[in-house]
This record gives sequence, C-alpha cells and structure tokens, in this order.
Amino acid sequence: MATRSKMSAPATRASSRTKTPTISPPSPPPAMKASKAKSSTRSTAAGTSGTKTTAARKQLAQKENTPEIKPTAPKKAVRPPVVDASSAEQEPIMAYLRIRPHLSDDEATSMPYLDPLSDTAVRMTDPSSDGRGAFGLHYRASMTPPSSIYRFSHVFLPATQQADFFAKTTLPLVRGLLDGQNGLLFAYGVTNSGKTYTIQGANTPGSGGILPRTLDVIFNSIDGLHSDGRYRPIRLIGVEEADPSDPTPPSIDIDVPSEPVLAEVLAEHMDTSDDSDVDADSTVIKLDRNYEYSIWLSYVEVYNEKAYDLLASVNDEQDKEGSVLPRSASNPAGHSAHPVLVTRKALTVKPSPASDAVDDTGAGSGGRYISGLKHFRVTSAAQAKTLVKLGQLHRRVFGTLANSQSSRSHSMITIKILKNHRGDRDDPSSVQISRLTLVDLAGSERTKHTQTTGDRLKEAGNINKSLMVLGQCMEVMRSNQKRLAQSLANPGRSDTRDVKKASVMVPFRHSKLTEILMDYFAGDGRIVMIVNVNPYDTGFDENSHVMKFSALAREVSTAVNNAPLPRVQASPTKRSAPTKPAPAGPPRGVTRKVTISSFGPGKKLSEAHLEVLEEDEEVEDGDQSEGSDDEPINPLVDALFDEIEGLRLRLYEAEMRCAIVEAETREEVMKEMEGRMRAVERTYAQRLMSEVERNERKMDAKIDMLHQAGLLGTAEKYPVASPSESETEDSRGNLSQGSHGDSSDSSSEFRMVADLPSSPLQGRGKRKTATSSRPITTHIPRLEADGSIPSAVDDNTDDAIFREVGGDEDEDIAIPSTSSGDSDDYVPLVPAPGKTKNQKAPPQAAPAKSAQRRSTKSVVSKLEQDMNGLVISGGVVPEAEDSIIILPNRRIRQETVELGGPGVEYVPGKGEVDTVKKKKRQLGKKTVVTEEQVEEVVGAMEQRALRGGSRQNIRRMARVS
Ligand SMILES: Nc1ncnc2c1ncn2[C@@H]1O[C@H](COP(=O)(O)OP(=O)(O)OP(=O)(O)O)[C@@H](O)[C@H]1O
Repeated sequence: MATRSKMSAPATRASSRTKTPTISPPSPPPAMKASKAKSSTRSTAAGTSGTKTTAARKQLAQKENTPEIKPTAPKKAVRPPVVDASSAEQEPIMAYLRIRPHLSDDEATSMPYLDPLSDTAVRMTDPSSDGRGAFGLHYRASMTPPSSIYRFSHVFLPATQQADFFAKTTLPLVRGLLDGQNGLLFAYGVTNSGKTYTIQGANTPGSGGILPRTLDVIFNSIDGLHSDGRYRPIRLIGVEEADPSDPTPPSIDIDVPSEPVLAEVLAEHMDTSDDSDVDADSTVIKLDRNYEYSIWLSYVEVYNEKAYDLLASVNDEQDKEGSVLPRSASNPAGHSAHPVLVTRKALTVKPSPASDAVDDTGAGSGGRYISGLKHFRVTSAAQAKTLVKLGQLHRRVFGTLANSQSSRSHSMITIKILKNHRGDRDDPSSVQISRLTLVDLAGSERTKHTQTTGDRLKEAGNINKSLMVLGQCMEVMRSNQKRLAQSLANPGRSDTRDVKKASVMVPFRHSKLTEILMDYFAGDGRIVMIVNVNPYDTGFDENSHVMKFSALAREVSTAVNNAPLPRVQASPTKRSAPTKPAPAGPPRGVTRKVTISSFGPGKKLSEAHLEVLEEDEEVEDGDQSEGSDDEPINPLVDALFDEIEGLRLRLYEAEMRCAIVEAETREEVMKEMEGRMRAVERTYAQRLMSEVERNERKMDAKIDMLHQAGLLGTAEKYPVASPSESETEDSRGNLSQGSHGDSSDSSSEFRMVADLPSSPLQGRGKRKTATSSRPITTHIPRLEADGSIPSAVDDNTDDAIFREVGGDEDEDIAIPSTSSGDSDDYVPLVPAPGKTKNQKAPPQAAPAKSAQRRSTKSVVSKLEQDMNGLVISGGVVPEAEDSIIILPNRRIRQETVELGGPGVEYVPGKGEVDTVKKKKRQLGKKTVVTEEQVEEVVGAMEQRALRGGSRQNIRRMARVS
C-alpha cells in the first residue's frame, strides 16, 4: 500500500512565464497519475483544513485486489491530525488552453497577440508593440515588444473538434468518476472566449460539449448496470436510503395559460426539436459488471455571491408537482398582472459534517455543501440533458442568462455516482459515492469591456471577486506547498510540522465559488482547468491575466485519492425531525426586472417581462455549531477583501474615465492638427500659385516684347478684332484661355486676341494680353549657339521695332496701370484709343453674328499663320514645328523655393520637365527655348535700347519689364 509523493518544487514542473522571445523546448504535459492509494492517510496539502486521515473501509472499486482493512476506531478530534504530506498522491492541476476559432467577419482575421509555439506553449506579444504602452506611454525604440511564453498541459488550436477535446481533457475524469474518484473541471476565460461552447456545446452536429458527452459516456458505460436507486446522495459526501417521496425530475411541460407570451417564449427556449442522438458520443468505458450504478444530477448557479438551485421549482412551496413555470406570487391562481413576479431563494452553504463519512476523523469534512440543493436521479443521457436544459431555462427566467448568451453567473453541474456491489445490495457499507463537477465560470474582467454601471457593476464586482479569491486561494496553496516541499527536501533544517503550522490559511470562504469548491482543492480530487481564449479580441490585457492565472494554477497540486466512503444514513422519513417553519416576516432580498425574448429567422420577436425576487439565504442557528471545526471567518480578512474589491472597482472606473478622456483628447488634437495642416497647405498653394502667376506674367511680358520687337516670327499685320468678336471666340475657349477673372470683363479696354505659343506654364497662370488696335510685327532673330543675339540684328531694328509697335515716337502709348498696383503684373502696351494709325473705327452697333464669326475666323487664321511662322533659331532646335516651348528658368524655381521657406521643394507641374535636355529629347522637333535664352534676348534688346534708343523707349522698356 505504498503511497508516493508527487510533490516537487513547483519551479521544476509548473508553467513558467518566461519574459524572453526565445523558445525553450516544451516540457511534456505531466501525465495523469491514477491514484494507487486504496485507503490511506491523505493530505490536503492545501494548508487550510489540515490533513485528513480517511478511515479504511473496503474500497469497492478495487475490492478484488485490495486487502481488507479494518475500520479504525472513530477518534474524536476537532481538527484532523497532521500527517506527512509525502503519504499523499499529489498531482498538479491540469491546465488546457483552447483557442477559439475565427467566427465572423466583424472580427480581425489574424491573431494579433497569440502565437502557438508547440503543443504545449504559446507566446503572447503585446499588440501595442508599435511603441504604445498603456495610456499612450511609449516604449523606448530599443526595447523589444514585451512577450511572454505560457505553458499548458496541452494547447488546442482553433480547429480542434469537440470530440477530440473531450477525449483528451475530460474522458480521464469520467473514467475516474466511474472508478470512484472525484473530479472538478472548470472553464475560465474572458467573455465570448468559448467557455459555454466548451462545456455545453452548440446544436450543430459534432458540436456537443463536454457535459453532454460526459453524460453520453456515463450512460453508455453503465448500460445494463443501473441500480434500483435505493440510496441517494445527500449533502457533500453523504448517502441515505432513498425515500419513495423523493422528488422526481421536474416536468418541462410549458403551460402558462394566463401568460401566453411567456409560455411562447419559454417554449421556444425549451425547444428540444434540435436535439438528436446523432451527435451522441459513443465512447464506452469498460466497467466491472459486478457493480451497479445510479446517477444523480444537480445544477447550481452562483450569482452575486449567492447560490441558487437551478433545478428547484421556482414556486416549490406552492406547487409540489415541480412546475417549471413561474407564477405570480401575488396571485397563485395564475391570473397575474404584468410583470409576472417570480421568486427564488438563495441556499446556504454549510460545512460538510464529519459524520457523513465512515471515518469521523474528518474525511470529506473539509468541504462544504449547499443546504437544500436537490439531486435528481437520471436514468438516461436524454433525461439528463433535458434536466440541464431546464436549468438553463431557469437561468434565463432569472435573468442571469437573459437574452444574450453571455453568462453573468457561475454555473456548476455536479454528477454524482452511487456505486455498489451487486452482491451487497442490501449492505449500505458497500455504497461508494464519487462526483464530478463541471463549472462554467462567468466571463472574467468584463467591467472594462462593457463599461458597466449600476447593477451590472455590482454583478461584475462579484464575478471579479470570486475569480480573484479563486486566484488567491491558488496562490496561497502554491506558496504553502512550496514551503512544505522545501522543508521535505531539507529535513534537517526545519520541522515539517512547524512548516505546516505556519502555512497561510487559504481564503476559500471569502467567496461562494471557492467555498463550494474547496473540497476539491483541499484534496478531494483531480482538477482540470480549461483556459478559453479568443485571440481575435482586442482584450490583450484581459487575456494575459487569464494566462497568468492558468500559469499559477499549474503550480498547485491536489491530492488524488479515491473519494471518501460515505456513512449511509437512515432515510429522513425514518429519522429526521420535522423541519422548523420558516420565520415569519417579509422575505429579505432584491427585486430585479427581467425581460426574456425569443426571436429567430422568420419568427416575430416575442418578449415576456418578469419581476424577479431573490430572497436571501436563511441563517440557521445550527450553522455556527456545525462549522465549529472549520476555520472561522476572520472579519478583518473579509473587510480587506471588500476593500480590495472596492478599490478594484474604483480602479476600473478610473481607467474607463481615463480611456474616454484619452480618446476624446486624441480626437481633438487630431482635428486641430488636421485644420492646421490644411491651412498650411492652402497658404503654400496660394503662394505657389501667385509665384507662378507672377513669373508667367513676367514671361508673357518678355514674349510680348519679343513679338513687339519683331524678334519672334515675321512681321504681320493683325486685323483688329472688335471686343465682341474676341469675346465670342474667347467664350468658345479656342483662342484665349487662362485670362484673369477681371479680364473677361467687357468693360475692360484690354482684349485677348490670340494665344501665344504654348509654354510649360500655359494654362496655370493667367495672362493679360492687350487687344492691339494695330498690327504687330513679329520677328524672331536667329540666336547664336550660345543664345546671344547675332550681330546682324542692328540698332536700327530696335528703332524699327519701336516705330512699328508704338508708331511714332511721339505718339502716346497708353500704359494702363494695374488695378492692384502690383509692379510685377505685366500690362501690355496699348495705343491710346483714337490716336493710333490704321486703327479701325469701333463698331457703332453690335455686328451680326455671322459677320463676327467670319471676322473672328480671319483673326484666328491670321494668328495661326503667325504661330506657324514663328522660328527660334540659334541652334536650339534647327527645324521648329509650329510652336515654341519656353522652359521655366532655374532662377524662378529658386525663387519659388525660397518663397516657400525652408524644406520646400519645387515640384514640377504635370508634364513639366527638369532639364532642357530632357525636354528636348521629349519634344523632338518642337522649338524649345529656355527662359534664360529669352531673358538674354530681352537683355540684349534693353542694352541696345539703352545704347541707341530714345529716353522714351528706355522708360517704356523699364516700365514694361
Ligand atoms: N471552438 C469553437 N468553435 C466554434 N464556435 C465557437 C467555439 N468557441 C466558441 N464559439 C462560439 O463563440 C461564441 C461565444 O462563445 P461562448 O458563448 O461559449 O463564450 P463564453 O466564454 O461562454 O462567453 P460568456 O462568458 O459571455 O458566457 C458562441 O457563438 C460560440 O458558439
């Protein structure tokens, strides 16, 4: 009867959270170690209830092979004696990670922070590795994004099927259950991570969860081995003779004639038409056929730190039949006013009496049970599943599952198996009881996500409290076990008994959840933890908290022994005294309003309104005495827990406020920056445009001068177009383009008659061209190869130019001043009206349209001829085609850049090229001159004018340029 210690230093086996990007080889998952202990001393190793010594009664599961051990004489002991921890079979909590698959298009498609490394390890990397930490704090550039590696007993990838998952995680527990061992499985994770899917599953084929599969396997395995149900479980580990009046599983018939809407809604929730046996798990565990079994089910909900029986009839007192349906408390006849009032009572959690076990020394008394919780015997998997469905309906009715699938309470389904040898049916001492509890925990850390307030905040606070206490229990157990392991490793240094005495009390009783489950942690079974994670969620912090929790859980060991043997009690009908009537007076409790609705494709939405009264649990006098051998609740610790919880809630609220303020500030700053950027962009564009215009006007002036000087093309005489004619053509857009807005004003005395040869800047700037009232002679001198004007152009030419353009030197040439007074604006020379030679008289009346068109056409054709005749010589392009390309000079670019200020680049316009060479290459035979060349020509003209021209000419030149 050897017992081995499996306890080792946590560091060697436990999940380690490594703050390093390197991947250390994954450690194999610790193998499940079946208990070899037959009946033995056992240790809780938890440090709270001390270590228990189980009485030795023949263990039925190993009856054939186990030497019978005579029961020891019952010892009267308030606290169980401490025994060496090495005598207990220890096993770490198994932690399995399940990664939820991608479900909808609304979610991100990649896993932003979770990276599966192997079958047992995942890496989590903070997605704010772009440099942003919490609250916008920046990591230094040199820092690598923080990542952690978490290890599990196994990592299940999103594609994992429910059947595989069940086989690897839960089947060993089911085997243990049938073999007489207790087990606890709980699903832990944030909201929407797949906990309920893991436990309950879905309705589609193959998607049945752990619970229905467990029921399937149990009933498959005990097929033909059902007992007659003469015993039934009571409390935590107790067994008593069954009473014929024991409640049968409640009916699920929906019958609320007075509340048709409610009946409809409930009926839809209870719809079992989807259920089919097609999805049933066919696994069979081979059992010794000398035994027979009875299966019992209970379903508990822990909500707001209170425990409720989900299988109890809602109005149990009034309706002994066990009707599922709520009935108005105000009118039991069923004709109630809306909303329907439903009541339920919280159950008290009490310490398990030592007398329930064969050994009075404390076996099984470390735990607590829910007083008044009903266990129903089920004889088939289908019946059990229907019962589970009923429990879920009650969760809906009472609003903790309301309309969304999101659970706001912890739910616990316990399957108890009573097993006895066929040959010893009448021997109560042959009965053995074992249990398996499946817990679907409420989503963790939901306050931040849902921006909860009011009642919801209280709910969240309680959820967080219970999960926090669960974490703290594990933490304390781990450190107690660590200390004990160290003391065992160095026996000479400290006395193990001293170490145990110094063990910190595990605060199981500080939350209902841990209080109900404490016996598992204290050494009554094997524990499996499922960690559900939704990697598409943005809740990195929350998920990393879950991961840390699981890392902690894996460092805790629990004792794995066969369940304690129950002492079978006489049937309550034979022994129990009549129950005390409930104290009179109004029930204490809280009332909530709940709306349950049902809708689906093709169905109309139906809603039922309920008012829920949740009565507080009764405090019985006997409670204190019953729990006298338990650790008393320390009010200071309780107060500290409350304080912690209060602070935690305040922290959440503060964080929420911070997050909102941060988001608002970011938006404001972004808007302001955007506005500023736009203003800068606008200013820059305006400056650029005005520069371009200014330069273009300058260039136009120079070209006009060239025209007027006869340096471009041959001398031709333009017919004078009437203002209306030029406007007509202008409006067609064929000739004039890009004129100033004010130049189109008919009152202006300047009219555009022709466009000049195309320029890279043409069309971007606006140009004023004077309507010449007299012919202009154009002449393009041949430029030398270096761009200079050849000597053949003599001074007389200039004189000729001025004579031609301005007529007589003494003749008045009107030089209009610009409206803006900007000296840069070019204003062409215009002869004073009425004083020019050859000037046609202005039309007296508006000409006929056809005449105008003819006249315009003649102007156009004339201009075209002129354009074709324009030739730039000087070796730039030997044979010009029909136009001259003038490239902007470097100086203009330079000026533009300078104007723009530091950091501004000159961005060539569309089609504008950087270099003359490039342009030449692109334009082939087109005539190309640079602005420098034009300037040189103008410069040469100015010099000549200065040398040989009259004062008048000089003045004119100066004003023009
Ligand atoms: N492995 C999976 N395969 C397919 N669908 C899944 C899986 N896990 C979860 N889902 C789906 O994801 C959704 C959320 O899952 P579930 O309701 O189980 O989350 P939860 O963790 O229980 O949430 P809560 O804490 O709010 O109750 C459900 O629609 C469920 O069907």
